[in-house]
Amino acid sequence: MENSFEALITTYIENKVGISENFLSNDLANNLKQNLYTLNQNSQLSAAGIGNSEKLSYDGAIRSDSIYWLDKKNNNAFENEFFVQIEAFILYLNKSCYAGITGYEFHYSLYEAGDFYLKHLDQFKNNPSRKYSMITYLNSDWQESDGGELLIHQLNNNQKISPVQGKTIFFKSDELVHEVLVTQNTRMSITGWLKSD
Ligand SMILES: O=C(O)CCC(=O)C(=O)O
Ligand SMILES: [Fe+2]
Repeated sequence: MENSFEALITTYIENKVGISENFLSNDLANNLKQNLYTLNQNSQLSAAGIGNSEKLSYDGAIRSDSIYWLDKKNNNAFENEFFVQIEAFILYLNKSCYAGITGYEFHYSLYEAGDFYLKHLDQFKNNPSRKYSMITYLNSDWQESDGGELLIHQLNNNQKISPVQGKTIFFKSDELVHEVLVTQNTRMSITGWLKSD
């Protein structure tokens, strides 16, 4: 476990974008993906908003994915296993980097073919509590022709990240502008933020 934590932090320090190929076990990724399939089948996903509760709006011209929040109240064994892993990572990050993280929030995301999320920063203008963004992808057979890459904008160094299962990405929420390019295939992930209030 600490190897994947160390990989995320080292690549983040080197590159501003941390990448781990095995932050979640394959079993846990498959089980979370199954949750997302079921939520979608039961029409439990909602259109994703822009902004936070004080200034929330819905604009399919900016982002067109659907989401569902993971929550301890859901009493779902796999979500709880995910939270145990996130809490262990937060402890490690706080100890090794004095990051001062005190909370987190995560949602499932589903992008259908044609969906996208235009360029944005993850930290809200009216609330700086989101410090780090973390995304784990849940697409086992992703092909280059499926598109849907995460494009991270950096001076002279844009990074295109394909959303293949097993990959977890970690970056600072107030620093890197990024977008999700139009996907040609159903694209699944868990996205969230490490926060300090
Ligand atoms: O799914 C991704 O690659 C990025 C999602 C994203 O930027 C967000 O939800 O804020
Ligand atoms: Fe984002």
